[in-house]
Amino acid sequence: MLFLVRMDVLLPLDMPSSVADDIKAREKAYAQDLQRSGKWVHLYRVVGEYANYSIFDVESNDELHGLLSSLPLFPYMKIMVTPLAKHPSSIV
Ligand SMILES: O=C(O)CC1=CCC(=O)O1
Repeated sequence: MLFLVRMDVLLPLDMPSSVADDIKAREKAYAQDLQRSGKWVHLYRVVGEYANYSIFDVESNDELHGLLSSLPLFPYMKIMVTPLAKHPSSIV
């Protein structure tokens, strides 16, 4: 099952930079592990925003929820999920 996910990162302005840097480092490691597993298929920065658009390929809504809610940045992100279906004109 494919999902388009937008994540907007909203770190508190008063969060110490050392804490933010640690969360971001753990987020990067987790995201790269999921990319290597094939579940996090694409990860793009939104130009000019602290946000990304991602494509996930997972078995279920519950699996996606588990992956997203385990992100170290999860408490500091607004996440929007769009389920994707095959377009009838798509050739892939
Ligand atoms: O910077 C972001 O968009 C949030 C994020 C998701 C995976 C990652 O490494 O950072």
